[in-house]
Amino acid sequence: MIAADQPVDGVPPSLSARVIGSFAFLTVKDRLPTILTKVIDTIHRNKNKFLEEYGENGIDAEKQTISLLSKMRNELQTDKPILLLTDNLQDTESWNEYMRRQQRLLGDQESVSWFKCPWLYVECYMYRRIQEALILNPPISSFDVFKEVKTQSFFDSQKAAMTLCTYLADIYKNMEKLSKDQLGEYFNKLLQVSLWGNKCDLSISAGQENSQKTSPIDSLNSLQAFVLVDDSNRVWSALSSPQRQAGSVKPAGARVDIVLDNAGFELVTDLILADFLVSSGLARQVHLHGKCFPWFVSDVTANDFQWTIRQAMAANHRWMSKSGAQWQKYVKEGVWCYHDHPFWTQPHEFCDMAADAPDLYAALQEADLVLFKGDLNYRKLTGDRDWDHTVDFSTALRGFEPAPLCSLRTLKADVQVGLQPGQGQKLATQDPNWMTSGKHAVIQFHSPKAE
Ligand SMILES: O=P(O)(O)OC[C@@]1(O)O[C@H](CO)[C@@H](O)[C@@H]1O
Ligand SMILES: [Mn+2]
Repeated sequence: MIAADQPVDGVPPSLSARVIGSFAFLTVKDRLPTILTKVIDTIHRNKNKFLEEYGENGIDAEKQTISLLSKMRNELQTDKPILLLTDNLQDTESWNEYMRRQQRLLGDQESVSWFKCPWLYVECYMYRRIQEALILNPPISSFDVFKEVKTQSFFDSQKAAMTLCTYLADIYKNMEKLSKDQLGEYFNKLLQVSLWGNKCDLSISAGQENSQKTSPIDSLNSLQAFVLVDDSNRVWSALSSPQRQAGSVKPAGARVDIVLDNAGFELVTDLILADFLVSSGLARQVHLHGKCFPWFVSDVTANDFQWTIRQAMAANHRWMSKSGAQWQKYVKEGVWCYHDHPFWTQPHEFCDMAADAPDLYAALQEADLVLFKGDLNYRKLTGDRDWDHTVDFSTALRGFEPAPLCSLRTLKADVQVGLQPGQGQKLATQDPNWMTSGKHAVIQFHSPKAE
């Protein structure tokens, strides 16, 4: 048995709610029950909708689902053992094997429970149990409990979204005359817009309104000081001169993969970036990776992706509707490809991907650049471990390097690597919550060693 709070082979322990007063502890104790209560309320508020659509079966399903979720909330609040999943989905066995793996690590002295296991695992597990509760009640299995808050976040950020579409149209007016450096400057701006779009995350706000109210372009200069690691130049060189194997027959233009995070405004910033990458000729193809069921309140599902493009097309705004039509065309032509591999809605650290999802790892190896959006992806890239802040990003990745990759992340969890000596201490004196407030960000790059 390995003591849960000791490093193993130089790898520090997983962040856990076992540490009283930690951000993980406060999340499991307070934020997750709040989110769960809002899910229960949302299902209850849609009772009449279920009655109209499914008759008495809808009422029974609503009642049963709420009962399962209330039972889970009690397990969570009283630190009960984590239960095996029973819904026989494609990933059920993988989840149950992961639970057994956690139990083996703990040994037989303690049960794997909500407060006594890695925070990453238990937070992901809660969203998978919400999915189980719905799956076990067929008439309402496809109900997205977070749809209302995701669509509201989109509508609340309309003005900022329209500003971005207008900005993009202005760039396109002179696209042919732009020098490589000018192209690089625009890329940097849109990369930062996508980075700060990550502040609009409804999990950290536990579902409270969290939309973009100010101009996303005008605020970039004032936000620059809050970027703690800025590898944007390395990202630009990976994109503008992709490493080609000797004798490679790859066509011109990069393949860029974007591992998406939140729907709403953040997704608009990602689609704007993806549009620029293709329209500028920098990318020949963009692969976008979403979640296969509702996840961490605001994460993108296939429905959200399609809905957002349709909303843009239908916008009463010349440049937004033009952008929407262009995005629809990219999808139809296969220039943009949307995927939702089950691995993204599992609890695994990304260093496990090659072993646990070799097909996905191989797909990412086809990319010239992979952009990982958001905080949860950063936690998985670094294994959600209690690293010293000055540990190299490449060390924390522990061999996860399918392609040149970059994390675009606003800090909302207390894991951060790749800082300069003293940088973390200085930040802590300025703001004790610097790692979890969402005010700071990183553009953190890693490229596999050249072969
Ligand atoms: O991945 P995102 O959307 O940027 O953030 C996910 C998040 O809100 O959820 C967890 C806290 O509940 C943290 O990982 C982070 O704060
Ligand atoms: Mn998210």
